[in-house]
Formats: sequence, structure tokens, C-alpha cells
Amino acid sequence: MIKVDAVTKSFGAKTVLEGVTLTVPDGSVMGFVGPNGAGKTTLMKIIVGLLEAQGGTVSVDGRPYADAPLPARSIGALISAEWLPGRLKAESVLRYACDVHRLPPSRVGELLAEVGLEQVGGQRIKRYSLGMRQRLGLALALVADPQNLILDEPVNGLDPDGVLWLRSFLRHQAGRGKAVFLSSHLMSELELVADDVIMLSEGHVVRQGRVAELTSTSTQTYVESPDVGRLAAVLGAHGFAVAPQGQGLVVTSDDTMEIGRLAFTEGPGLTQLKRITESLENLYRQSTVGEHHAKEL
Ligand SMILES: Nc1ncnc2c1ncn2[C@@H]1O[C@H](COP(=O)(O)OP(=O)(O)OP(=O)(O)O)[C@@H](O)[C@H]1O
Repeated sequence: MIKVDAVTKSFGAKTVLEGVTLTVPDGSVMGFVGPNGAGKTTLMKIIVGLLEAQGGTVSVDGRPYADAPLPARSIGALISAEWLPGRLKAESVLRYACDVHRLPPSRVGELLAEVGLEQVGGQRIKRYSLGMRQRLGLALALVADPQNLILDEPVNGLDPDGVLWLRSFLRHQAGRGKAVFLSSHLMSELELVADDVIMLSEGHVVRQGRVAELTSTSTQTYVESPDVGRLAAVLGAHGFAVAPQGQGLVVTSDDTMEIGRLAFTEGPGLTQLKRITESLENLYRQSTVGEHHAKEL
């Protein structure tokens, strides 16, 4: 579990993170979304000790990462795959990493298989596509089977099959009880894989919560009826907020059962009834455009 409490970071006069507080629980995938420059990479670097915060604290499994007895068992991170040395073979890089962590060379084959590079482990990295480099970066993060995974934009460069693979890979890791902290600037991508999301804008957490709850809080119901005016009056009399839309009404409620019951018992009946779920992408846009006051749900 990763706990970030009131973390603040500036580069010179520029404040990049301001009082960021969040928790990445074990056994789940936490999506970290924000526009370019929001401060996602900066926070991830602070968690793994590559940057120092000016204020606040970070703990990993209950203690500062610097105090972890076996750091590689504590956090595995993929911040960037650009540094990988092109003239080396993937299996050589992994063998070196295993050696550093006193793991047997047999672990190399396991890692290559885990990230789907078993056929190309003997190739030089310069022949790898960006997606293959990302997979190798993941393998390096996994070397010592860490409890916490921190992955900065791992979807970048993956082809559609790779994206599908990554989703099931991350779900599998969370299923093994690991805390997975995953950044992206694409809400649509995170929505498919994350249990929770944290939206960051201009260094502030602007919204956070369970993916299912964030979407359901904004669920509305669309209805059509032979007599829309009468239906609006009946629903309004029972405390539902309604607004005309197209041929029907939008009801600010997801209680389809009660809306249907009232329409047929007291009103003119219905010819259509459907839930309208606000996409997380829209919530994200609303949260990151304009002001950035914290709106924790
Ligand atoms: N070492 C640095 N020195 C000065 N400014 C920096 C440094 N690192 C990051 N920044 C600035 O901090 C801000 C946040 O950058 P960061 O990389 O954390 O954003 P991000 O949310 O990860 O965005 P992206 O998706 O574009 O990487 C940016 O304005 C960036 O220019």
C-alpha cells in the first residue's frame, strides 16, 4: 500500500504539486489521470525517491521507501523505457537485474514469458518497438516480484493487442494482492482497467473515487411517454427533477423502478425508459477544465 500525504513540490518558482494526498490500496488498480504537465510523473518520482518533495510524506507498506529492508520487493517502477540500452539484448539486461537482486538466472525466462517477450529475448533492444520496450520495462519492474507497482503511462506505444494484454496483466497483478498505481492521460483507458481513479489537474487532486461510483453518481434516466407534459407533472409531484429533452424527459435520478411505477400507476405510461450514464471521460473533462478546487467524492 502506498500512502501519499500532503505532498508539495516546486521547481524554482513553479509549484507542480500542492498538498496531494492519496492512497493506493493493496489488491487494486489505482488509475492516476491528468492532462500533460499535471504533475503525475513528478509524484511518481517522489514516491520512488527520484525526486524530493518540499512538504508532505510518502509511505510504502507503512514506512518510508528509503527504509524498506528489500526495496526491490517493495516497489517495482516503470517511469520510462527510453533509457534501455539499445545495443544490449533484453535477456542480458534482465540477467543483470536478477544478478543485482541475487535472483537465479532462471528468473529471466519467467520474466520474458510474463511480459510476452519469450520469442525475442535474444534480440538487441534497438530492434524493439516502443511497445516491446514498454514490456521489457515492465519485466524490469517485476524482477523481484514487488508488492507495489508504479507504472507511468505504460500503455504508450502498445498496439491494440498489447493494450488488451496489459489490462489483463494489471488485473492479474491486483488479483495477487498487489497495489498497482497506473498513470495515463487517457481516461477512457483507465476506466477499463482501474478500480479507482484519481484525477489530477495543475498539481491538485480534483476528484477521486471508485470508477463504478463516479459514473453512477451522475446517472440519469431518459423517458418518453404518450403525454410528456402529464408525466413531467406526476414525476415532479413526487420530487423528481425533470427537464425536457428531444421527444421526452431527462429525470435526474437512476431509480428506474420508481419512475416506471409512477408513470404507469399515476401517469400516462411510458414508451421508452433508459439509463444515461455520464462517461468518466466527461467527468474528467469537467474536473480538469477551468478551476481546480478539490471535489472529493
Ligand atoms: N526537473 C524539472 N525541472 C523543472 N520543471 C519540471 C521538472 N520536471 C517536471 N517539471 C515541470 O513540472 C510540471 C509537471 O510535470 P510532470 O512530468 O510531472 O507532468 P505529467 O502530469 O507527468 O505530464 P506528462 O503526461 O506530460 O508527462 C510540468 O510543467 C513540467 O514542465
